Amino acid sequence: MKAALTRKEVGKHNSEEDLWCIVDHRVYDLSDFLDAHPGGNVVLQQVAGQDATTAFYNLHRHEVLQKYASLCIGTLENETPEVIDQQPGDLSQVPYAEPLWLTPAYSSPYYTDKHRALRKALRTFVDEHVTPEAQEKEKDGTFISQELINKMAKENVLAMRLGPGEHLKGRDLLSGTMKGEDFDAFADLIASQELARTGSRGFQDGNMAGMTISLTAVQHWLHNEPLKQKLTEEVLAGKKKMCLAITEAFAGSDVQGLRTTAELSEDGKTWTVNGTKKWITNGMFSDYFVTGCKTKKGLTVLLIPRGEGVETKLIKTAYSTAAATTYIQFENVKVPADHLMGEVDKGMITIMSNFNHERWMMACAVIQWSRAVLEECLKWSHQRLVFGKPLISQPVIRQKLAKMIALVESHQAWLETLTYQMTTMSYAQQSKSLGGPIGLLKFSATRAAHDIADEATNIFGGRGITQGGMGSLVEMFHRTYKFDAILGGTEEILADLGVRQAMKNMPNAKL
Ligand code: HEM
Repeated sequence: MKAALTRKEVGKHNSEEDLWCIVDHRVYDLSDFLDAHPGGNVVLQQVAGQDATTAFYNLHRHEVLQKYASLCIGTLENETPEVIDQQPGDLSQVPYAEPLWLTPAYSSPYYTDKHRALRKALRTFVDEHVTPEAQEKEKDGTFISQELINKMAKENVLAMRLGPGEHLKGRDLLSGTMKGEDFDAFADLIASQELARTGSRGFQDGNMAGMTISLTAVQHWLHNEPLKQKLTEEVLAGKKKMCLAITEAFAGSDVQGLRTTAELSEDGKTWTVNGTKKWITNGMFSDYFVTGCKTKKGLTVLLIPRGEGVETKLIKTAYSTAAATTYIQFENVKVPADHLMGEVDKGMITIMSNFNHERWMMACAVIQWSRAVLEECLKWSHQRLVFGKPLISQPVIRQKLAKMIALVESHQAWLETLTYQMTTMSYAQQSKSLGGPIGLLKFSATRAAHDIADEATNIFGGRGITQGGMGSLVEMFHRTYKFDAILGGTEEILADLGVRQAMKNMPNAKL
């Protein structure tokens, strides 16, 4: 039990050797912290013995107090701390910080109590286990730990990441929170958005994103049933890792231009693969590569195990190397014929239908990031004082916030409408009817992210361009939202795809 202290008593501890101050009705003894304080000792001496709440929140995130809780020696008598101490799994109480279905007073036709329970359990899991490692790895650039992979495997978080399907049958998700059979497209949306809450964009991809976009293709397109079963078991148990290897230095969104070749031996038993791949997420630590290859009359997708002739090199990009972004060389790599996925020369269909879930997941995540940045801006514009007034009292700031709210809410609503279609359509129907709309959603969500990153950086000023501290999330979003605008198909390609698909059904309508 910490002491109940009075303001008068705090006032007596006002020297360099004996320095107390008050932040949010709590008393901190900073005498031994003066020299260690990243902001220096002078500023602390200026508030010795005083209430420094306003000054503190003008310069620090609340989590600084959580981290340095050991400096707190008591609370003021008859006073109660007012700032919300967010605990693992908690919903934010900031307006628009949560989607409407999670906001008191609103309802939604899409979500059930099971979805709500899943959201809570996943957020607790992410807050407790994923975020601490994510933030560390984002900084030091090293790859995800086997320990975290094992935890996600045990709770079947890895299995959830593929979306609904056979692979979830009989699995118990997050210690009984949901049955695998009940995991639908809205549960998938929840998983995609909750896992994007770590505030670490590079690690977010380093966290098995390669698996989420390649094991899905294995589920639908690998003919070799025993291999499919074995691989699915091993990968979902965290024992093996895999990634999707499509893009090359020669070809990105123009997939037809791939130059990695695959040639089938005369006896029809072995493929020989030669070529390179670039920007392959998780390639550095993958055991299998779902690879797009050029064959005689088109493209062919092969499942290539790591082995002789496969070389991987780390690429440095704008986000952390924790994503394990890779350059791959295949030199005379021998691949058994039964590692074929889909049909020979018809790999374009395999690649394109697999893109739908990837693009939809990216839209989920970038909309969640946009919302997190909006929350940061709402908090900051209340706590930051400029010209003696909170930032929020400036109409120009309220205009920016209104624009951000409108962009976030409209994209979440569009996302939910498309997600509902996914609950009613088969994989084949989705491949046919949702490619265009999902492409347009991702295109528009990343255009919105562009505007949100821009406005948020201006609201945060110098802090918005500084790594760490108050503006850390905004700085990261501004530096990394382009990954969502480029990976999985660029904005231009997706916008064009959306319109071209719609035009396929254009009737002979006249003005
Ligand atoms: C419990 C008391 C405090 C703790 C534990 C603390 C801790 C920290 C930490 C960890 C930082 C690094 C930046 C960050 O992570 O946000 C920092 C920066 C700073 N602190 Fe404190 N601090 C305390 C109180 C204060 C007070 C009362 C003042 C001023 C009146 C102050 C002034 C500053 C300044 C000027 C910086 C540099 C900010 C910047 O670079 O933008 N600190 N503090």
